[in-house]
Amino acid sequence: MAYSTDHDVVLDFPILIGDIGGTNARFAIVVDSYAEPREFPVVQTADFATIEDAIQTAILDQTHLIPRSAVLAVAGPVNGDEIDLTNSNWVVRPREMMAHLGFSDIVVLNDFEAQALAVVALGEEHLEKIGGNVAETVGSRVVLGPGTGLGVAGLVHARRTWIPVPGEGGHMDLGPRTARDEQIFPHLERIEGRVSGEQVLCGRGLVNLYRAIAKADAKEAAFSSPAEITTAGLAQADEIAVETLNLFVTYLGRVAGDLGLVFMSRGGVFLTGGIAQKIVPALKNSLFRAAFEDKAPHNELMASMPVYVITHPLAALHGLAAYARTPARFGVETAGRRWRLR
Ligand SMILES: Nc1ncnc2c1ncn2[C@@H]1O[C@H](COP(=O)(O)OP(=O)(O)OP(=O)(O)O)[C@@H](O)[C@H]1O
Repeated sequence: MAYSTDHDVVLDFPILIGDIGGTNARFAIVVDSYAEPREFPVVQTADFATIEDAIQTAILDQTHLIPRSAVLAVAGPVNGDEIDLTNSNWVVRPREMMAHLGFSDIVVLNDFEAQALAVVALGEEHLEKIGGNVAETVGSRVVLGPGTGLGVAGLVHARRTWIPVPGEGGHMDLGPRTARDEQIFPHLERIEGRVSGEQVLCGRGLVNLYRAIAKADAKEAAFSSPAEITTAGLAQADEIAVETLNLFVTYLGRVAGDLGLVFMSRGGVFLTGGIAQKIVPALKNSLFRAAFEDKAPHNELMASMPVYVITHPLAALHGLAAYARTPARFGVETAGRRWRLR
């Protein structure tokens, strides 16, 4: 078995594609260059001990299709032959998967690299615009998504190729800015003494923020799940949940604005993942955009920068399908790794 880093990737159909998050794994099989991928029900990562079990039971045992290649996007850095998933117990071992599941090629990408590919592949009908001017067609872009964690990737256009720039930007520091922040931040749960973006801007982070607000005001915290908090916040049914949601979109605006500055994202800042889709009305209130644009001396630049919520429920899979069909259109060699049996 040879490890290959060649960039002239051509994959043999049918191709299994998979978006492996911390909570959910979504799979489909791309049959050829034209047909819609065959989709399968969402798999909960906690329901299977290993990714191989999940693929065998939930996909291969359910179809007569025999995938020859696999393109998998995983939540975590893609290094070496054993790829740990940051927020789950699964470990991706491509060599073992090839031996046990019969693939001759496996490409593994970072999950936000796949989200970045989706930004190129999705039509406008799958985007909800949150202010700003018209996006520049080949302007740089950035994708960030609060989900089980906080994923981030850039996307740049060079030499007629879209190149995702994966990273771990969700772990950058997040600091207090207003007097209210100063009251709440001391009560946030930290990671080794630090409040990172991901400590607040993800499912767990919503609960962290909600509890910190309750503590700061010496009130009782009635909710314990992210969905309860956003539901009560959107319905204006609970004072602490309303403030949690307001601060969540404010902090998301700050971080999204910082990333827009880093990548000079004249092509747009894209919010993806399960949570953004569920809180679109809150993202459309003025707080998100105000925090996004509050970047002196660059307020004017930021006011022109478009932001979109990706509303496609399976965006990363869509990006992976586009890559599986025409790998040459995308330069995923920055972080994608390929294993092949030939
Ligand atoms: N209605 C809701 N409001 C807020 N958070 C929610 C809601 N429903 C689910 N969540 C939270 O969203 C997170 C899952 O996000 P997502 O659906 O993007 O999963 P994922 O793909 O596994 O995430 P990741 O790729 O970051 O690991 C969980 O923390 C869950 O508690």
